[in-house]
Amino acid sequence: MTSVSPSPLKTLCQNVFSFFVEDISNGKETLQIPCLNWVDTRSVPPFNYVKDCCLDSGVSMETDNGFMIRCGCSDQCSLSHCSCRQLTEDEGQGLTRPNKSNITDGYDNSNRLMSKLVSGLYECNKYCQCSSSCGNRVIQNGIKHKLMVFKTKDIGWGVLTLEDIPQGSFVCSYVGLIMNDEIANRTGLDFGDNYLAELDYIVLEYAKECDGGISGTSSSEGSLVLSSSSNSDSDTSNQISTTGSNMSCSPLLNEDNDLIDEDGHYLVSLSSNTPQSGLSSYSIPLTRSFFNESHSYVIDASSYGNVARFINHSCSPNLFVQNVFVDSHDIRFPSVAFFAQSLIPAYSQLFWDYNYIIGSVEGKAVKCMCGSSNCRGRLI
Ligand SMILES: C[S@@+](CC[C@H](N)C(=O)[O-])C[C@H]1O[C@@H](n2cnc3c(N)ncnc32)[C@H](O)[C@@H]1O
Repeated sequence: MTSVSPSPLKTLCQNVFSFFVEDISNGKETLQIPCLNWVDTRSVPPFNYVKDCCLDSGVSMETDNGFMIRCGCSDQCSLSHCSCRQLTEDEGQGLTRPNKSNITDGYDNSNRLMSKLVSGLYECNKYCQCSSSCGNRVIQNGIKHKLMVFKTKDIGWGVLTLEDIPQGSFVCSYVGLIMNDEIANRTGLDFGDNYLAELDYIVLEYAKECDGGISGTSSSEGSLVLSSSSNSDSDTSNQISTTGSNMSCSPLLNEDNDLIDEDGHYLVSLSSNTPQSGLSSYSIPLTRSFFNESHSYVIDASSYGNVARFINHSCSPNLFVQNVFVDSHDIRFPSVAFFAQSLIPAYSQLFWDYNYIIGSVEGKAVKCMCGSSNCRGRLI
């Protein structure tokens, strides 16, 4: 019987670093993901590495294939006749929003996503007739850039890239256990001190788009109501604020530390830096309003997760979040995918903006250590 000797690099790493794992995914990802600690002697706290999200008991996703759009393309799905790409574009056009300039049908010819599509991106799926290598299948093909988990000096573990990542390239998806957020709260999980990511992230992302001027539109039940006024005196201590050229757009908390008011509207104030008269408003539907549900869903990556659970927060992130639909078009359960905001040079740490609402968890204040020049000061 021949014995397989470890690679010289592996032996070197084991001798030099206090903690070294050759592949934290245990072969589950398309590429190995090494994990290194050169800061102290701690190993990564145990968790179950999973490549795809799993559903908590009581959570059910719509998987009826009659519900799914599928394409009949025989080319690379690069043309606008692909029904899946068309769906991406139509969903973007269908939303009421102030700035529709960035709507596209998704990935470019190099499989890159150059700007975020707030209404979601629909990849080709298992019911489509196109090939498994068509240009509208990116996140489903897994991680393509070499990543590494490492111990940072001050914010625990983090993730860096071992190679340049071009702008718009897919990096990885956030994976974990999908839970009802009311149950997550009841079981003591809080944003800010663990591994929760919101599946209703689109609402905040949507609100951020309000930086190019507001056009007055309607509001309706179960909608996010954005209003713009010239009053910029509002207290910003409990707001997460995203600023644009001349507009700041901030979700507000009511007395119960809730973002949703009694009428089921999402509370957002837009304060303009330039004088404007009157008040305009437009609406954004909350996902839950389509399903008669009072809760939304979160991904908890504390026990089950992938490399993304180690990506830290920055107020100036180098990744952006894109909701992507692959084998289910149930809008409550998008895949949460990370793409490069601009070219990310090799050996840079990866960051996304957690978008936590500062002040939303009573008694909790976590200082943000991202160090960026426009740091908001607190993580939560
Ligand atoms: C999803 S985990 C990220 C991985 C984490 N650093 C670890 O060691 O597992 C989120 C936690 O990392 C820490 N963290 C991430 N970004 C941070 C930041 N900018 N400032 C302070 N703490 C941060 C916080 O403790 C936060 O609750």
